[in-house]
Amino acid sequence: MPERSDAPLPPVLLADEPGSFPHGVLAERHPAIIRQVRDASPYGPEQRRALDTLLANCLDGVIEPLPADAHDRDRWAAWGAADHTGRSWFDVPWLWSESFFYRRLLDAVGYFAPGPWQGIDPFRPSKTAELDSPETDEELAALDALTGRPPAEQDQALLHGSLWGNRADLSFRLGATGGTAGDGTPPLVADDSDVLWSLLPPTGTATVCLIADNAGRELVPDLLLIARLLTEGRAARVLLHVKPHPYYVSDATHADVLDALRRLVAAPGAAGEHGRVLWTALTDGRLTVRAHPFSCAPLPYADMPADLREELASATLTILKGDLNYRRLVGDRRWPPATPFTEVTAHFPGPVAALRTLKSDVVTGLDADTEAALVAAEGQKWRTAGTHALIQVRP
Ligand SMILES: O=P(O)(O)OC[C@@]1(O)O[C@H](CO)[C@@H](O)[C@@H]1O
Repeated sequence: MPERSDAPLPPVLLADEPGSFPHGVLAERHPAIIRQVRDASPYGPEQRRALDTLLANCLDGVIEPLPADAHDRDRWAAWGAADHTGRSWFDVPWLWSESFFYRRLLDAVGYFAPGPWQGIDPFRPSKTAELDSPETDEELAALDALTGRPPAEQDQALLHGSLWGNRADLSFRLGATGGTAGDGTPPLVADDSDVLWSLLPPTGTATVCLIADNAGRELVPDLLLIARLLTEGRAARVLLHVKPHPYYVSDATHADVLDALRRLVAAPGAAGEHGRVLWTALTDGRLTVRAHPFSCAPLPYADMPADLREELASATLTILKGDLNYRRLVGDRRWPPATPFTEVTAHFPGPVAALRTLKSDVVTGLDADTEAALVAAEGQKWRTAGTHALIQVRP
């Protein structure tokens, strides 16, 4: 790894370059999300008009201020709204425009306004379809095969289930690395899982924060990992951070935690046992769900507020799930991939682990040989295809 450098920071990612991944998200993915939301629920004329207006606005318009009476107008002001209002969605930091898009989408469907659509998650139809799918049944049934295996193997399988669940492709791998990707490159481009386990010995004393990402087939294995940590005494207490409102389509809210938990408790075999462990832990306070407003902030974790910083500082380990949390952890910049992970996460208030499949350009902490092999095999596709993953830890 290179030594810490004093070189200027690479620029923050914008979405202003046609053909780039961020540009595609704003120009193609966001319109598709609006259409999907429009078709998935019987919204009335008012909500449909608002969705159409948002569609036109985010392609050709400029960022508009939140309504004067919006409950969170001050919060967005503190998060930089004045700097970006009046500018094209494509010309402001990509992280900011994506986050604000979801905020505006919730406005359009009446999520925050008093009325019949208040509090109705526009993404719930796809979340529940995923949770109810036969694939989820198969994945839960696969847990039974782990019973009786050596404890370290079970730990690693649950860790990998949570990791690859971020691809919404939950597989309880019995091996540590799981073979190779289709092109011969390793699926894991960095693997600090030994360090992770060394931070959580089975002494029954650790506090773990797990900052969740997606609901459904990612949250289920996250919950199974939590159950395993509690059962094995690798965690005495777990704080599960979810989003305070729907975000990035499938991000988990408290309602999604309850849906996933009920799914587990109702399952036969080992999955049901894990579900009951979690249910009991919630009732006796060893597992707590948090929904901090900063979880939906358009900002990196380096800018987290004091109360959240204090909570994470007191954790033995914070585990951040997913691609967006990774972008927020290291900073949403086009880092040279060999930039040390420990350097870009030095701001974090305590030991931190990232479990993430690679679904955007941002990456750090790769060794030069790994990067060279990935580029030789795939060009730059490995950064965004979701076929590779990483486990990175800063003790
Ligand atoms: O955080 P997650 O669920 O792993 O990924 C979120 C994500 O798909 O959304 C963004 C595009 O909207 C990308 O940065 C990122 O890949």
